[in-house]
Amino acid sequence: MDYEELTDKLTNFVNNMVKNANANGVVVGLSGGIDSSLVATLCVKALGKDKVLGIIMPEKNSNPMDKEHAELIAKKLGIKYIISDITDILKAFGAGGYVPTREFNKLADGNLKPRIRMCILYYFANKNNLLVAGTSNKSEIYMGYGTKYGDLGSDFLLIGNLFKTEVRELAKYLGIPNEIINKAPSAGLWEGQTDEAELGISYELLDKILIRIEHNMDKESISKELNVPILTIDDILKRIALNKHKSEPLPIPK
Ligand SMILES: Nc1ncnc2c1ncn2[C@@H]1O[C@H](COP(=O)(O)OP(=O)(O)OC[C@H]2O[C@@H]([n+]3cccc(C(=O)O)c3)[C@H](O)[C@@H]2O)[C@@H](O)[C@H]1O
Ligand SMILES: Nc1ncnc2c1ncn2[C@@H]1O[C@H](COP(=O)(O)OP(=O)(O)OP(=O)(O)O)[C@@H](O)[C@H]1O
Ligand SMILES: [Mg+2]
Repeated sequence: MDYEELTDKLTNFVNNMVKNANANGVVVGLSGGIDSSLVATLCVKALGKDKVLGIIMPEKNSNPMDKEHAELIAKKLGIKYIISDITDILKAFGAGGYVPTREFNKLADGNLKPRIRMCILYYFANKNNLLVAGTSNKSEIYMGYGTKYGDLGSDFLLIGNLFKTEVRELAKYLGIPNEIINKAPSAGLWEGQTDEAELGISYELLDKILIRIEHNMDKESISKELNVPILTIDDILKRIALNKHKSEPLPIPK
């Protein structure tokens, strides 16, 4: 892939989004992970550092290294950033694991975190006339691997047409620090969570399968070509179908 041309395309896209919305710039949640670091980098390239606001939103169980990486990228880019710890908000919701009497529930309490972060991002978007830059990539969007109205809630998806493996290549090309590129992707919803363990497949293999599904290759041929069990491909196809609702307009009866 021609990464210079891709960078131009993506930066033009951001410029047009902001111009057409009459906005002052963008706000992005900085997790210290590769997706948000790449989105912030591209936005700064497009708009300049004064038009990008970073919000770092750890909670009491977050890995402290992630906050360090988020600050590292914000400082490297020279953008303004705000640290807003969401622990007290989780407590105010009575979230399991954050108030003494309730047990942590991965689905309900885990997803509350990205939903709270989305509210905070829109608060700053409203206040400063900014657009919320989403950070989901194509692999996540296909798999529905994101929280509905949480991290999936944003105004545009700048890297939504890039598979995770392409995100890694573009991040390398744009000089994002290796410690951010090389760590295991994680949503950080519970301790020890990683994308690849939860999805049950590496992004390397997942992307190879998704690319072939996108090109309408039948599952038998994919299985043969990549030497993976048909069951693995069936699981992925099932997951894509089950989660379609996350990336489609809301159903309205005619
Ligand atoms: N067919 C259907 N049509 C319309 N709506 C439907 C639906 N099926 C479920 N729903 C709704 O969707 C809800 C379930 O979706 P959701 O609340 O998103 O929950 P769910 O998909 O179960 O969980 C989110 C997943 O994304 C992962 N995640 C989250 C955040 C960030 C990242 C990351 O990579 O950083 C990953 C997380 O670890 C978990 O595996 C249901 O409670 C229901 O309200
Ligand atoms: N602690 C956090 N502070 C600010 N934003 C966060 C935080 N955790 C998650 N987010 C937001 O949610 C998005 C989704 O998380 P996700 O884990 O998919 O991406 P990432 O952390 O940027 O990359 P990686 O896949 O390498 O972990 C992040 O890109 C970021 O915008
Ligand atoms: Mg992450």
